[in-house]
Amino acid sequence: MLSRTARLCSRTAAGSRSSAQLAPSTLAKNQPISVAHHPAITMLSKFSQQAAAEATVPSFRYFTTSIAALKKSSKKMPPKKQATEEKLQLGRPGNNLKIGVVGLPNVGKSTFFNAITSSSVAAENYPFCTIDPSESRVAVPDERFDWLVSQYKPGSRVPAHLTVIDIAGLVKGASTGAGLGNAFLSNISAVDGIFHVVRAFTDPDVVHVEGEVDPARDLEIIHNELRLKDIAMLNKFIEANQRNIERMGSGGTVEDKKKKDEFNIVVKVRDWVESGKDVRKGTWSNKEVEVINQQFLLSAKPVTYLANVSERDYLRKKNKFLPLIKKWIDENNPGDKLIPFSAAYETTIAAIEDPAEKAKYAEEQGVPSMFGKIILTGYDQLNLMHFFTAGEKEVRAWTCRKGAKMTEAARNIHNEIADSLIQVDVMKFDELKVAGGEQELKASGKLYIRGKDATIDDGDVVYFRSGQGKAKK
Ligand SMILES: Nc1ncnc2c1ncn2[C@@H]1O[C@H](COP(=O)(O)OP(=O)(O)OP(=O)(O)O)[C@@H](O)[C@H]1O
Ligand SMILES: [Mg+2]
Repeated sequence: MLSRTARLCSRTAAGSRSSAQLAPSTLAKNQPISVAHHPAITMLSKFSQQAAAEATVPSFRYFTTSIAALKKSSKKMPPKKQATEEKLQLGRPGNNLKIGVVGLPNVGKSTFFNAITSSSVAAENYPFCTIDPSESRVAVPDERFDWLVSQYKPGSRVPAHLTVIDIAGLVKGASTGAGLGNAFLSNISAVDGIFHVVRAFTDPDVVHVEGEVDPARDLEIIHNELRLKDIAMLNKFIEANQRNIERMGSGGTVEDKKKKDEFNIVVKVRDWVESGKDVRKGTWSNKEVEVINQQFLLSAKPVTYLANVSERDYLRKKNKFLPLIKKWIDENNPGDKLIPFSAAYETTIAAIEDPAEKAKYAEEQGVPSMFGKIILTGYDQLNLMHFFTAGEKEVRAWTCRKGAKMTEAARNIHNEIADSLIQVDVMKFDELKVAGGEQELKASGKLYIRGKDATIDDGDVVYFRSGQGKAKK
């Protein structure tokens, strides 16, 4: 008879396998997973090699640099035992995080969004959910997931998702209401991360709201509008509280002290943003992060820059604007990722329904789709990772924050499991793959038992055992 935990899992995720069938998982710190094998990396390397010889495009080296940084960051796992206070993250906690597509009008945001949406539908054989015309859940590509599916041949398979939202274009002055400024900015307020699409294609038929194409100027406009909106929000808070704080003087209750601290932090953050920097580029204490998170600031959200080049440029791997975009990022938001892509090329690829035909077409063209890379980068920027449950009924990838404890991870599946969690059977994905299957892995003694306070690793294949399940044994 199945334990309580097993029954819950079979209803929700893990399928009907018995605990003995369950296995290890995680892709683990040492194995930077699917990112490493994604065709985009090959492409970026090609860009990079070619760049050295390109007169018109001084350097594409930064593409490979950013990939290396991504792989490195996905390898970095929090220490198993945390002796010191845990560092708080900017942004909402949670697993169902959203990324908004942001940029000036007519830069290709909807083209990108539509292509990524239909691409995901075509590529994945699972019930895809379009929430409304401008919000979609996009499958996060993962070769480990594909391997588990091929191994377990489950009745149902559910990959990890990232919700992407198409936000209408921002114009200069949006922070003071120009265009539909405030409405668009409040849409951005509701997302956790940003795909900032910048136009790097010229086409006389596609009007540019600022006249000619100038990506550095465009980046500056969006950067400023988001910051100006933050300054306005912070100033509103300061104005509303200033008199109270002054009245308190140097004394006051514990509560007063708390309010003063909060006020001073808001002033500090306002000064930082006023100096021209995004909030996310500051180094903030946990206390400051708590206050910042209450303010829902736009410039606190992680940004991935997407340079939308023409199909022609994408195919020939040359674009005169890319070095300027890279330079702007280095000067203004160093460390942020830049991914060149072509919404036009992606639209062509997305229109091909059969995945094999799609791959064949991309191979013939000599350049892959960038969507996998874009989604993975966005996911990584949000500090997300996934673990798996796998059985004959279902193979499923579950999203959680990097560094999450087993209990937090179990809560994704069911509160009851998390609340009465005793231990977790863990298979490390790479070991599972090497062993060639769950039974083989178990026979080699590599099924690990972890406590509920252990950290779950990216790619772990887990089976949660609850208290009730144990009591029945
Ligand atoms: N890479 C590209 N090369 C050439 N044309 C492109 C490219 N990407 C998009 N376009 C074209 O640019 C135009 C504007 O695209 P789109 O509607 O996606 O922009 P948008 O950013 O969503 O605009 P808005 O903010 O007004 O909603 C469309 O005609 C589209 O076909
Ligand atoms: Mg649009």
